[in-house]
Amino acid sequence: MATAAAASARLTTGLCRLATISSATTTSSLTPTQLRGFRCLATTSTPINAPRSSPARSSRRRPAAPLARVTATAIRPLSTTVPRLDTLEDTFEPATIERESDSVDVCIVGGGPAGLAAAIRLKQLANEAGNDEFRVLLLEKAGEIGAHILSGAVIQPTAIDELLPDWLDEGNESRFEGATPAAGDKMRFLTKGMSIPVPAPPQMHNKGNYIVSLNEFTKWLGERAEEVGVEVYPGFAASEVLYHADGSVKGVATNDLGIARTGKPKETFERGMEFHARITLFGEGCHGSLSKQVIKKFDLRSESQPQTYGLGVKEVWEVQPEKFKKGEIVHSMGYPLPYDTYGGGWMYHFGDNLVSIGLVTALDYTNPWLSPYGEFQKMKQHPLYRDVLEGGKCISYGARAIIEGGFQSIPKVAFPGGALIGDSAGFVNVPKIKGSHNAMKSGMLAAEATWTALQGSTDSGAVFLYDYEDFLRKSFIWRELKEVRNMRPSFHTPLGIYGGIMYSGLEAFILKGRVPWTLKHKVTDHEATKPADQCTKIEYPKPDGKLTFDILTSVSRTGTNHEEDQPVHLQVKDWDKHTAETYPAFKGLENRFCPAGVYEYVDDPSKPEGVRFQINAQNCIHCKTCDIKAPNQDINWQVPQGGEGPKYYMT
Ligand SMILES: Cc1cc2nc3c(=O)[nH]c(=O)nc-3n(C[C@H](O)[C@H](O)[C@H](O)COP(=O)(O)OP(=O)(O)OC[C@H]3O[C@@H](n4cnc5c(N)ncnc54)[C@H](O)[C@@H]3O)c2cc1C
Ligand code: SF4
Repeated sequence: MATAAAASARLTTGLCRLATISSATTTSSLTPTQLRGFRCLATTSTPINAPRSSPARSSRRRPAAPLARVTATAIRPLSTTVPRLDTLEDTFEPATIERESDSVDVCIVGGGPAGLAAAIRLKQLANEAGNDEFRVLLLEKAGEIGAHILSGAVIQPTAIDELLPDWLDEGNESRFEGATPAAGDKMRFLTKGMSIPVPAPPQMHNKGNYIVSLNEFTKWLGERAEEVGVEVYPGFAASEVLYHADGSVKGVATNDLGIARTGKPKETFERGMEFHARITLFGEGCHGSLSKQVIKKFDLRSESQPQTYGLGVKEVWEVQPEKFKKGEIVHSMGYPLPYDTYGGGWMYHFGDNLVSIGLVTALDYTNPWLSPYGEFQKMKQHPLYRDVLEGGKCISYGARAIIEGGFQSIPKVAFPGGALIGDSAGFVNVPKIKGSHNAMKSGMLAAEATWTALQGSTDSGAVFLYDYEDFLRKSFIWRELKEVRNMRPSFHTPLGIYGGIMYSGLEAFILKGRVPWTLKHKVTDHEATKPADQCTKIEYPKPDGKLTFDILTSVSRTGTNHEEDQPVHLQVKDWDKHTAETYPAFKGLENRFCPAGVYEYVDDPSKPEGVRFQINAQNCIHCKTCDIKAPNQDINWQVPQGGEGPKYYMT
């Protein structure tokens, strides 16, 4: 697998891409100065197709382009003897350079559980059929597979048992070693000082499940994908969907690298690359930036309800051995969240003295003074959590949005030339707080539908995965999501959490979804927020630096990094307009909903609102909350340069 480290070792490869601009139209559109710039850069580079160290890949066809993306941190300053691209004329337009392209059978966007399960299943089918020419290529924006994955996680092994039945076998040399068997469930309703035991609904029983770090598990899955012949490309952020003239999806393109904040190319400029495929599977996880576009383009939500989300904020602690109860799973509801805000906490004991602790806050909360990060810090001070953490050490932090809409929010998943898989479609079972098994299974079903469709397709026309939708309806994903469909929306009643708990209890223990009605999600998350002057202001206690932390200390534990001099990937067209439309009513809610301190309103008497909007994009941890919760939907989360973002550890 091409890691960011490998990318670093091959840092000149990216520059060399410029030398491969071979088409006459391409080169003829450049000025002599531009061409000189490219050639000089190219002469300092290693050959594009230099062999990679991975023996698993060496015998396969590969993209004609660099095999490892050059990350921002990996780029070496050029020697002063080399002409700099910033000497190029102001008129130089990166988009005028034609992109290199590579054609594969299936392109998968996103190396999470869904994308990797789809990729592995496809290659298993191809290998069983003796077709080693069948190319499956997977693009992942993180510098290393798994580095952007954040989850709980207690996993239900249904899908992995089917995909790689020997994944835990002692005799299997490449088994996954980080699985802690679940050993008992506790469910608690919290008040500020009390912890009241409540019966855990059957959906939350975890017998037979495993506690894992999902980012470790995903990394391991990436290695298994390489073993079966998937071409795995971390550090490649897909930024654009490509379409054929007939409107079907043709593939994706990765973004240009080395563009300055001003939009001009720098000396590190590297044009993006196109990946063409008969089928493109979008497995970008919750609220994917390209999935959002295809959902709109093909009107995939025409028959479903809007998607709703939560934000999970998480830490991993190394606790004192006497407080560690291997395999214990604790869930809580109630404190610290207000009664009208859905959500809950978790604490999982796994590995060697490790505890995963987190809080999910539903993003349809109404009070713009609320901070999911601040609520999480408060939760750790409750005796249920404090007693375990005190004396321990926080080793990791992260946050990620989670899909909550469930059955009624599943969009159409197939469209000409592609499909949505995993959280990109939205298969999380919210009462279970689990989505990884459904994400993997959906990827596997899409893979099987793709394989059948491509075997049966003799012409080069658009392929439509009718079977995928059909397979989904017949699968356990459909059955389990349908059964719990009314639980999450039942929390929308005026009784808030109390009404929801009562109705959900009835559904969980007696009705089990066998009712003729389907409750609706009342409003989208961004519409749910009330003006600040209609809500009680919330003051969060100052962090103590032992149990609770300020946001920048937490961000430093994510390892996140983005090169500063690049176009801001949190796209707000007009910052002053955004301020005028958002600040007076919501008094800086972006600062409170962002779990990484990216947004700020800085005092500025020269501005009509008395404040200036500021985006500290380097801190972003790719949770997608701003794109979901911005009240006027004027923040567009776009992929930054490939290889950037968090470098999560044990999340
Ligand atoms: C706080 C929290 C707690 C959870 N707890 C549990 C639990 O206990 N058990 C459980 O089973 N599930 C849990 N889930 C749900 C589970 O994590 C998800 O269902 C699962 O990770 C979805 O897998 P996925 O592959 O669809 O998406 P993801 O895991 O999100 O993976 C998507 C991948 O695609 C990459 N990507 C995105 N866009 C692009 C792009 N344009 N180009 C290239 N790469 C891209 C991302 O970097 C990422 O690596 C939890 C989720 C959260 C947020
Ligand atoms: S900027 Fe947006 S995506 Fe990035 S961490 Fe903040 S809320 Fe999440």
